[in-house]
Amino acid sequence: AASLAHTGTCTLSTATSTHKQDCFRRTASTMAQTIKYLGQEEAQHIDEELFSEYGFSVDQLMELAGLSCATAVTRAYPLTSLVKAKPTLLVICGPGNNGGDGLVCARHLKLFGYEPTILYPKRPNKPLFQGLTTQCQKMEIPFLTEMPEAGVIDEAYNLVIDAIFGFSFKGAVREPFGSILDVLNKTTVPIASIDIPSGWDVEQGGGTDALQPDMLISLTAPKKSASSFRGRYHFLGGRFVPPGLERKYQLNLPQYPGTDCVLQL
Ligand SMILES: NC(=O)C1=CN([C@@H]2O[C@H](COP(=O)(O)OP(=O)(O)OC[C@H]3O[C@@H](n4cnc5c(N)ncnc54)[C@H](O)[C@@H]3O)[C@@H](O)[C@H]2O)[C@@H](O)CC1
Ligand SMILES: [K+]
Repeated sequence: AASLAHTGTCTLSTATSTHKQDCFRRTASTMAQTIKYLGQEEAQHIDEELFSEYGFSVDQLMELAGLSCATAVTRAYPLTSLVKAKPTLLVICGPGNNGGDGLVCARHLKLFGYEPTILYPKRPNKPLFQGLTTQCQKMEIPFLTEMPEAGVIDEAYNLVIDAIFGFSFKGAVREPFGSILDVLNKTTVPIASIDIPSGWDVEQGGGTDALQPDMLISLTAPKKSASSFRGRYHFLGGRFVPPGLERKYQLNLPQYPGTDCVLQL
C-alpha cells in the first residue's frame, strides 16, 4: 500500500478497500478545520456587526444565547443527576449583557424544571434589563439581596451559574464583584460559566487563584482564554451566526447536530 501513498480520496482501481478507507479518513480530517478562538476586540467587532450590518437586536440574540446556556446545563447536569433534594441553582448576574444572558438562562431553567435563585447586585437602568428582571420575578424566581457565604452555597445549591462578566471584562475586578468572586473561589459546588469564566482575562485566561469552573458555555465562538479551560464540559451555543459573518472572521464553526442549539466541544 505504501507505493499507493497520496493525498485525496482514493479512486485507484488497484487499491485495497482498507487503503481506500484510510485515504477517505485522511481527506476528511484535512478538510475539518479547527474552530477559531477569538480575541477580545474580534469578539466585540462580531457583536457590533451582528447588530449593525446583520440587523439583529440585542434582546433577540440574548434570548438565543440564554436558551443555549440553559439547554447546555440540562445536558451536563440533568435533573436526575442532581445530588440535593431539590433541583436548586444559584445564578449570579453581572452588570452587562453577560448578566442578561444569565437572566434569560434562569428563566428557561425554571421552565425546564430547575429551581433557580438569582443574585443581581448591579442592575442597569435600561428597559431591556428591567424587562428581563420582571420576567424572572413573574416566573416566581427568588432574588437574593446579598451574596451568601460559601458554606451556605455548598449546602443549598447543586450548581452556580456564573453570568458575571463576558467578553468586555477588563482590568482589576471592582466591587461588589471582587468579594463575590472571592466567595465563589471557596465554594465546592460545580460552577458553570457563561462565555468566559468571570475574572479571567478574555485572552490570557485566569491566574493561579482564578475561578475554575466545571463547565464553560462559549457563545458564538470560544474566546482565546477558553484554551486554558480545564473543567469537564465545554459547550458551544449561540446558533445564530449568518454565513457571511462566519466567512469574514473564518470562524470554522462545527456543525450543530440537527436542530440543537448547543454542541459539546
Ligand atoms: N455577540 C454575541 O455573540 C452575544 C453576546 N452576548 C453576551 O454579551 C456578553 C458581552 O456583554 P457586554 O459587552 O455587555 O459586557 P460584559 O457583560 O462582559 O461586561 C460589561 C460590564 O462589566 C463591567 N466591567 C468590566 N470590567 C469590569 C471590572 N474589571 N470590574 C467590574 N466591572 C467590570 C462593565 O462596566 C460593564 O457593565 C458576552 O460575553 C455574551 O455573554 C449575548 O447576550 C448576545 C450575543
Ligand atoms: K461569565
